[in-house]
Amino acid sequence: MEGLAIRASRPSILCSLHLGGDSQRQPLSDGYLRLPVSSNAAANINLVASSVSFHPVSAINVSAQASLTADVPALSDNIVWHESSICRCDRQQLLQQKGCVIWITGLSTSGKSTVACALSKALFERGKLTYTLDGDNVRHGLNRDLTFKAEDRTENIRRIGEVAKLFANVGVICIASLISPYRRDRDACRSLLPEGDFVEVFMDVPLSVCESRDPKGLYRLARAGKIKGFTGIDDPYEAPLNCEVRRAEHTGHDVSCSPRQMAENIISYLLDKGYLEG
Ligand SMILES: Nc1ncnc2c1ncn2[C@@H]1O[C@H](COP(=O)(O)OS(=O)(=O)O)[C@@H](OP(=O)(O)O)[C@H]1O
Ligand SMILES: Nc1ncnc2c1ncn2[C@@H]1O[C@H](COP(=O)(O)OP(=O)(O)O)[C@@H](O)[C@H]1O
Repeated sequence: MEGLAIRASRPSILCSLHLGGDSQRQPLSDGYLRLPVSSNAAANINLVASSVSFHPVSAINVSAQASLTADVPALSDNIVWHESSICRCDRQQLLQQKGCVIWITGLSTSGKSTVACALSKALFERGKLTYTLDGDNVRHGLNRDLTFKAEDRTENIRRIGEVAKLFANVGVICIASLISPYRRDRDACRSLLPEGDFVEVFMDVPLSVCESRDPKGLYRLARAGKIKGFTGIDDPYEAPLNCEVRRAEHTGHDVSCSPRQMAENIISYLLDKGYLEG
């Protein structure tokens, strides 16, 4: 095939390819980004790596002249990626499952933690290894320095995305359960992982239902103006446009399902995609 192959030090990044004004997203797998373009055209290609996971590309091998630039600051020229003698596929074989991230997003009290709990229990009963990163819990430790300002929420999500990626690389089914109100932040976490390994689950529960639950009394405080910037009240929530699994609960229509049923829906998805085998 006529084209251009660029070798990079990271196994999986997404790049935007700007070619004659067009922009495409290109997954980088097995260490190569392959571009189906003629070598003449390739002379003028400018590649912009646009993933937050992007580290300096240390090895570039182009069949024609092209430039590769990162739009995030390089950490250091002296950092080299170390390969391990045991790879992800060995660990997955051992565990008889494939690592992935189940990202549960939704308003406060939409039932994220309840579904996360039901899912980890149901998978445990099937002999599958999971680990749950719950927004509330992670904010007690790793993310204890972060507030609920937009930039701190972004950092909260970025860190949890990076940790979830490590778990997925171990071969664990990592369940991340946090409001993650911004589409851009969730998409950034998706782009850290190989295609298919990020399963976005949307707890599509109306604000009125969430507010009527209010087990911690936070909505009441937010309505009273005692908590500022509460998601759904005076802070935004951007619903996913293309999630893999959705839990819809619309009052007046019988489309809701129990946390247990929701967990089974996610498990069906994982079975269908082969994540529950080695
Ligand atoms: N201002 C504001 N907005 C939203 N939520 C708030 C806020 N202040 C505190 N809390 C409590 O913090 C929990 C959400 O933390 P997350 O880490 O999931 O939030 S985020 O993803 O960074 O937006 C959330 O827990 P859940 O109810 O489990 O979602 C709330 O209990
Ligand atoms: N499907 C459901 N129907 C009714 N109540 C639910 C449902 N799912 C969760 N709850 C209740 O709603 C409250 C919030 O659930 P939780 O899982 O903590 O939500 P989140 O993690 O999104 O804040 C809890 O009291 C929980 O028992």
